[in-house]
Amino acid sequence: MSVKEIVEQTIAENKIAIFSKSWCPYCKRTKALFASEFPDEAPVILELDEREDGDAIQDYLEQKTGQRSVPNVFVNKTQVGGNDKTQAAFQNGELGRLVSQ
Ligand SMILES: N[C@@H](CCC(=O)N[C@@H](CS)C(=O)NCC(=O)O)C(=O)O
Repeated sequence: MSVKEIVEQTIAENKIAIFSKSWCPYCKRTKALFASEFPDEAPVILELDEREDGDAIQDYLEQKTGQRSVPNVFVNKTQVGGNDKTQAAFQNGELGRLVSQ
C-alpha cells in the first residue's frame, strides 16, 4: 500500500485519526484530551517516529493539508489541525460536534 493510501484509508475508516510522534509533548496533550473527554471513542494513532514510512507520511500530510507538524488530527474525515486548534475546537464545541456526527 502506498503512503497516500495508508493516510487516506486511516482517515476514511476511523472516526478519530491522530498522526503523532511518541515523544511529542503537543501530541501527548492531544491524546490526553481525547482520552479524558471522549473515552468511548478510541482514536487510531499513528506514531510516525515508530514507523519506517513515518517521514513519507509526514511529507504526504504536508502536501495534503499544508501542515507538517504533529499532531495532525482528523475527525470524521475533517482535518482539525494540530494541538492548539484541537484544544480550541474542544473549548468552542466544534470538536464535540465533529465527534458526534
Ligand atoms: N502549535 C503546534 C505545535 C506542534 C509542534 O511543534 N510539533 C512538533 C513536535 S513536538 C513538530 O511537529 N516538529 C516537527 C517534526 O517533528 O517534524 C500544535 O499545536 O500542534
